[in-house]
Amino acid sequence: MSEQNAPGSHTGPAGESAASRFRPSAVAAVRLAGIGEAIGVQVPGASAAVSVTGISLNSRTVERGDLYVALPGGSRHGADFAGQAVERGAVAVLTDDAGARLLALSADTAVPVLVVDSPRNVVGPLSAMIYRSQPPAGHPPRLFGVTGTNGKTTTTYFLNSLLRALGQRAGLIGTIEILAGGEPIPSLLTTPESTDVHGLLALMRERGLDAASMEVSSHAISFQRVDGVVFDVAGFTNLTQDHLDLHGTMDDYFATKAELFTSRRARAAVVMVDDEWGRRLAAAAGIPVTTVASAPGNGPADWTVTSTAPRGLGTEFTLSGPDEARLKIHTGLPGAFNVANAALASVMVLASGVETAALQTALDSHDPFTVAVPGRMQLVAEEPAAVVDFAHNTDALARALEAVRSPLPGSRVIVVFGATGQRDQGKRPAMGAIAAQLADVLIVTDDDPHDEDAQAIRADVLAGARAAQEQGALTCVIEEIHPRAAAINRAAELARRQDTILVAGRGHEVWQEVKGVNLPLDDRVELRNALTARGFTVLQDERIES
Ligand SMILES: CC(=O)N[C@H]1[C@@H](OP(=O)(O)OP(=O)(O)OC[C@H]2O[C@@H](n3ccc(=O)[nH]c3=O)[C@H](O)[C@@H]2O)O[C@H](CO)[C@@H](O)[C@@H]1O[C@H](C)C(=O)N[C@@H](C)C(=O)N[C@H](CCC(=O)O)C(=O)O
Ligand SMILES: Nc1ncnc2c1ncn2[C@@H]1O[C@H](COP(=O)(O)OP(=O)(O)OP(=O)(O)O)[C@@H](O)[C@H]1O
Repeated sequence: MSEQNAPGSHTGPAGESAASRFRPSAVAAVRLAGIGEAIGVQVPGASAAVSVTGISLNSRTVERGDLYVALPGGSRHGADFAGQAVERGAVAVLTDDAGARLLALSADTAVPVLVVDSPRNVVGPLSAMIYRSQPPAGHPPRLFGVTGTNGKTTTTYFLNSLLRALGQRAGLIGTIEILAGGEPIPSLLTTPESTDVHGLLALMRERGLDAASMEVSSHAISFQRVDGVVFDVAGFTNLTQDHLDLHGTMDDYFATKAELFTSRRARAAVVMVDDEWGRRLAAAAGIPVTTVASAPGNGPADWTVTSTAPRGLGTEFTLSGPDEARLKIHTGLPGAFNVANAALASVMVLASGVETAALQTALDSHDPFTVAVPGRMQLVAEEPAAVVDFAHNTDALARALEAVRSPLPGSRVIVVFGATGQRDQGKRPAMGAIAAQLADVLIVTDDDPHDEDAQAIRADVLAGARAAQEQGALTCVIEEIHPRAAAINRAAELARRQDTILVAGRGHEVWQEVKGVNLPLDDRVELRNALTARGFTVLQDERIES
């Protein structure tokens, strides 16, 4: 999984720049003096009257009238791109001391330069000020933020579908796409930069949207991408090992997520307490908390899933709450984890002020959790059952494997996956081990190797799988096959009608990044073609064709 979509997938319709799709069409100018005042910087002379109508922290997306924020980066300093930003129409630059020194050296910045210790600390609030993006409490669009290791995308889609079932015009910001009341915009990041977040929220207000659900990644909190946003309701799904390349320890990862549940960032919290981290969060949150458990044994909680029954591929369940309240809910996506996601979305909507009876009516009349989420437990064929999913960490892979196991006697689970390069290496053997435990055939292949040696990544996964096989005397057959398309073909070759194929890790993604080159690769297309070539019937799905 790439963590970032391929550059170039972000092109807009002719005549519309990518940047303009991330901000409102009408922005009343703010004087540079006002901006200086907000961040404690004196703006001298004529510069004070400069009109600012937008803000960008990437020179390539600067629009005329923007304040360009030149940030220190991992590889470059944004000040190196100030010349380009000014050429594109930036009317002022905001940077730090190091940036100011670089600008003094280059001497090509013919616009006012404001200097603060940490521009990242002010870019969110400044974006909110310039775009007037933050609605007053109780005014639309109501903002729903979802964080956690797994389930953010699915829960934000569930929220979107449920809000629409309630008759609301709802926007969405997340890993797959951005819905802001116009044509869908393909996403570059799970949570965009704060300049884009505020531009999008203002755009949604301008277009009269009632609500928006948004994924909040831990990178977003660390890189301050949601600074200046106050969510009406913040939701927590779960916490399991991932992103330790950024956070170092689970405690640090948790502390980052927990920041979202403070009064600076949200007015109310809904927390799944299925894991210990959720229970810790509920106890520590500085805002009113409603708790949810996806099984009675995981409680106590304000809302608990008290009974479940299979219905089609999905599940029908009862969510029991305070004062004998009961909700009857159906989710069309397989897996116990989708019961958790649907329960969380439902209680988040209740926490925003919707009555239980109105929610039940919307659930009954629109069946909102049958919405398809691209690349999340997406069914490509029924015999064999062939599923493409985005599981790319140990917990998600375990749950996806549990969800696809068929009760049919003699049926086998064939799983194809690989691990991402240059990301949390610790999860690789653990993913190999869990796959060897829960699958009958494991085909280890490549995900996005990025700049790492793909063979070495596969070796890490295989080491975990083989160690688990030895220790547990497991019967799982393990193969190593690359490239990924060949591994998917091998799964189709091995499959019998009663088997299940799970191709995990890349979900909706259509590019594979190998040593800086983006190669076209869509697991859904590969799986479909491989099954068709072996005479199996595949499901018609326009999302796969597009
Ligand atoms: C590791 C990481 O998150 N890096 C972020 C960081 O990049 P950086 O410090 O390396 O920036 P840099 O490339 O050195 O550039 C320095 C500055 O110059 C600017 N610049 C750079 C080039 C140019 O031509 N013009 C220009 O203005 C950049 O915008 C930046 O402000 O700061 C940049 C700008 O603030 C971010 O865009 C960038 O996110 C990159 C794109 C990224 O891929 N992040 C991923 C890991 C991420 O955030 N993923 C999470 C989801 C994770 C998950 O749950 O799976 C997400 O929310 O998407
Ligand atoms: N509540 C959940 N608990 C555990 N696993 C889940 C849950 N929901 C989804 N998953 C698994 O995790 C994968 C990713 O789901 P989803 O895209 O909804 O999460 P995410 O948090 O947005 O992930 P990412 O941050 O990587 O984009 C799914 O494909 C599924 O295998």
